[in-house]
Amino acid sequence: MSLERPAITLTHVRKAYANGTVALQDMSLTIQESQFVSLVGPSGCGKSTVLRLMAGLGTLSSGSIEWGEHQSQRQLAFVFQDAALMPWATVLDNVLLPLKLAGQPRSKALPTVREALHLVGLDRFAQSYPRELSGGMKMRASIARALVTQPSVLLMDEPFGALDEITRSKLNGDVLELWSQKQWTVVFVTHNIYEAVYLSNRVIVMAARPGRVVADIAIDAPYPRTEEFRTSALYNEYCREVQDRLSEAMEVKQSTPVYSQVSPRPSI
Ligand SMILES: Nc1ncnc2c1ncn2[C@@H]1O[C@H](COP(=O)(O)OP(=O)(O)OP(=O)(O)O)[C@@H](O)[C@H]1O
Repeated sequence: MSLERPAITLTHVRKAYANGTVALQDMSLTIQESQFVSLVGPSGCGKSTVLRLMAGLGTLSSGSIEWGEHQSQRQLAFVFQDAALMPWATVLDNVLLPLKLAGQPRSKALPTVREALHLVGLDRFAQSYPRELSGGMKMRASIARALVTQPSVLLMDEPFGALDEITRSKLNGDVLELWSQKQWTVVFVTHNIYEAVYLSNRVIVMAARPGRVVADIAIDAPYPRTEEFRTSALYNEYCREVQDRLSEAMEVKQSTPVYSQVSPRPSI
């Protein structure tokens, strides 16, 4: 797996919204192909704005976003916290939607849809309706819908934020497995430092007002990341480092340790 070729490069990006809010100020960041990069930071620091700008949803006030030689904005898929499924359509038809919109005949699209459903473990639920699915299954359907477009870049905006801890942890493992198979470049927004450290080979810590990068932490631990990794000293050290940098970013010093695996996982 190459970690050397730039996939997306942000250079001195500034984003001010029409109401004057400066969401991002002088943000520079290079994401390499096949990296799994998480963005963490306090509410309002511009994480979603970064993803939206990468996706071409909105204009930069200044600076630039460039795509590497082998990846392009056309090859990206976006997964949101809200699975945003059409309630009147079956899981199969929901997952088929991007291909239908791209003009593919149903008969040609169906094998791709079935493969995506298989990859996320929803084969048996193709004919179910969203109301019949759990929160985790809805999110799997949403990921399958992203998969059918065969993206090389996956932008994920707090995809598991609304899920319980056990479901989140299972989906974390599944996403890592898909990532290792597909070699996507992933940019993942989360409020959960444990999730960020578990998944990523890089965690970018941002601060707010204005939104900017304050730390770029390499998570130098091998994949596959097993359950043992979650209880290892190395994992806890990385979580502590990210937490410390976040506390600095939020100008709130933690007075008590929050790293125990038995305590609730902190969110920001
Ligand atoms: N369309 C908009 N118009 C005006 N201001 C906006 C708009 N979208 C976002 N903002 C502001 O820009 C800043 C960054 O917002 P953004 O949603 O990118 O932050 P975030 O880090 O993703 O927040 P959260 O973690 O709460 O989702 C915030 O101050 C927000 O209020």
